[in-house]
Amino acid sequence: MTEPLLSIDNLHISFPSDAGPVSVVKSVSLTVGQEIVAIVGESGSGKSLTGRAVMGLLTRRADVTATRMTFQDTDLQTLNEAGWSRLRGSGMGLILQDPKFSLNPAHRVGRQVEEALLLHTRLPARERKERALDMLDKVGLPDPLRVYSSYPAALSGGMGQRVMIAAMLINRPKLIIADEPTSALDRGLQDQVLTLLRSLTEEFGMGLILISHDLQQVSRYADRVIVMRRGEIVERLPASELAQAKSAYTRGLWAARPSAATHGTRLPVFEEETPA
Ligand SMILES: Nc1ncnc2c1ncn2[C@@H]1O[C@H](COP(=O)(O)OP(=O)(O)OP(=O)(O)O)[C@@H](O)[C@H]1O
Repeated sequence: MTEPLLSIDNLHISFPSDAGPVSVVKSVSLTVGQEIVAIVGESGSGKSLTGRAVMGLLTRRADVTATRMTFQDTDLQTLNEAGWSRLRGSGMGLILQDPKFSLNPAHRVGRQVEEALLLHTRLPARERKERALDMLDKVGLPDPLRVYSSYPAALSGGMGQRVMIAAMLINRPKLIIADEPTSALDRGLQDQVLTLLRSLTEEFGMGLILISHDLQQVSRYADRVIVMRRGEIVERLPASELAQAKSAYTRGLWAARPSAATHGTRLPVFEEETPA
């Protein structure tokens, strides 16, 4: 592994409830270098909250503590809203499941791809457009100029997800968090988008946290895997060894891996007696 971009030690997240604080992420420690680290686990195991905490995107109700949360030279725990927003516009990027909810239907694609440049750089309009067209080309969209001038409604799901990736990469972030980035796409498109993310991660020297419920997919595209259950990390292993995982929990997740028939559904939550 290369020098870590992100280091998290002892992350705890809890929410207030009538019965007192409910702890949902417990003592999670992880590092991410220039590599793809997958976080897998059953529904509700704390994957998304962990990813959101890294980007400072949890609601104010969440109580977040950690003994260390650093991204490059930045101590994330000292950032105010302005600091987070600068970091999210340049150092880190988030890709969500469905471009339908992330792209604004009222604005042309070009404007949305350029947004981070508009907010976080002083580049003139002509250069912003050039960089946007270049990035649309890099993510494999044919006829970038036409896509640039289109509205999101004119795009297919796979094209929309490529536009999202272009918008997120335009400022060359060092860390991407992709939360179920392909679950809204069919199997063939999933592979295309993950192949693209993998090659861009390598080309730009980025780190990628891939949050996924699809262990088979993770075994093909990630370098390392962190397995979570009920807010805790239960196993860490190279992605290539997922099929031979030691813990019965991970083996259970592997056995329950989505097939064409279950595509789009979530992983089952295992009952208490499932051995960890
Ligand atoms: N705002 C909130 N208030 C209280 N509890 C929450 C809140 N957001 C999430 N949780 C709880 O925290 C736990 C972890 O949620 P999280 O979304 O991280 O799970 P996940 O592993 O990403 O699951 P999935 O695969 O279903 O997306 C869940 O039990 C969830 O109900």
